[in-house]
Amino acid sequence: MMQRSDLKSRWVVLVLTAVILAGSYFNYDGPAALKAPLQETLHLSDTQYNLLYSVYSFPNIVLPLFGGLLVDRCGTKASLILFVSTIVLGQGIFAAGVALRRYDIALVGRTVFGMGGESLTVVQTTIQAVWFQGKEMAFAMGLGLTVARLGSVINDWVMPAIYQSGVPGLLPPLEPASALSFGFFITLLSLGCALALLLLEVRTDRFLAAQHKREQAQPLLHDTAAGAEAVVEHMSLADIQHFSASYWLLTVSCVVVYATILPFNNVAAGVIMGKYGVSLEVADRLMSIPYLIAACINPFMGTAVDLLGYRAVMLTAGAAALAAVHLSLAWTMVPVVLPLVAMGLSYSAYAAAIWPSIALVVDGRAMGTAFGLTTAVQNGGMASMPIAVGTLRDTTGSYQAVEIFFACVAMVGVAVGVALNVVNHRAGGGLNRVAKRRDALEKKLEAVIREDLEADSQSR
Ligand SMILES: NCCCC[C@H](NC(=O)[C@@H](N)CCCCN)C(=O)O
Repeated sequence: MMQRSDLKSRWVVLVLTAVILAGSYFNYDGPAALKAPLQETLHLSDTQYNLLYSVYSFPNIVLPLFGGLLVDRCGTKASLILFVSTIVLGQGIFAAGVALRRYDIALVGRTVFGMGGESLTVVQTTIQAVWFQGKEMAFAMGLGLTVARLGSVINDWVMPAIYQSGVPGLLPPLEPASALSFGFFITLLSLGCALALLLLEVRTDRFLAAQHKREQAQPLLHDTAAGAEAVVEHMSLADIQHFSASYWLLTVSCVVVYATILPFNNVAAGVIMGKYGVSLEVADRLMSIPYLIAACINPFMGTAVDLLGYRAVMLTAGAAALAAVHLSLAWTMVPVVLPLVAMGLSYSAYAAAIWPSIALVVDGRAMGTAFGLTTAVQNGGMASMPIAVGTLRDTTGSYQAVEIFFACVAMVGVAVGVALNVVNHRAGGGLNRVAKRRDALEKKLEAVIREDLEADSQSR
């Protein structure tokens, strides 16, 4: 039976989903690029500034789960438009709040933006999983993440420049709301791509429906098609209990390992300055190394996963490498570039393996819920880690204890990875195998059935 992943248009889908997420990542990092002007204009303390990020994360300890359920119940098309519209609205409110010098409105804007932002990663990952199932899934997700991360990097360059010079005739200079309004236009670009994707999905639905009708004319293939359609039931929250042990281990791995990557980025400048005595400017440049390295190699790591499999091995090795990176930052004086490059490599290897693994261990109809639940739990880690890190830093007065703590959390990731390898091996080892092989086998089987049918009808 022909599927979305058999169509060439999956590459258009990849470009559109990547640009959509880049718009979200661009604006997520907006306050960081405008930290000083925002604090000056709105008279914000450090705590009030940081709250602009906390209000993004806290609702997402729960929301992506419901976002994922919505994806499974209402489909990717409606959910995509809903979540992209929410980030457009959120960024609009945030920019308006800053223009009006109203911190409360700015906070509402960031909250609304967060309500759409994380669920958007869920629907984006689900769309990529559906369109690339059994094909270049890890490559596609890696490339999508590269473009999204480039959104963050471009934000770091563009936002301060727009703040300085404005946009002649449109946005005044030396006004943070100008740069944030530019971010609003970027969310409109995401919305444009989402609408284009919607049209493509509708056309694909029609094309595949016509194709299936034709296939149903052949009795045996009719049975196959009906069998595939029979699983399309509505997913409910209670169905979560049927998720496999591999899924839960992947989710625990995701929360602990990501907790040693993304929250490290928040304190990386402090760690580097405290340990190596460099200026803030130099530390800022150095801390972008892991994301830049990851952005450059994600598609290659993804290709390695597609060609070789070894997902469970790779995500365990990624966690072990992260533990080594944090231990070296805690106890050694190796040139700081080395652990930062190693962090970029391990982050990329880990991200290339974890998201496609989730798609492999859940039933297709539960994909949105599965990604949503993992993202919700992951946000729990990302919301609580900064509190733990801040407390450790304040009580010990240095970042050494923080780095040892990060290393311990990464080691929990290694233990979970080992357990995952054992559980997965007992269940047939699917995570460490190449997904393509199964697809090729299915195709061979389908060809044999087709040949049999033709021979049958000729002999009659
Ligand atoms: N197709 C994979 C998308 C997930 C990539 C992953 N993002 C997350 O884990 C988000 N839930 C959190 C990102 C926070 C910044 N917006 C990533 O590696 O960034």
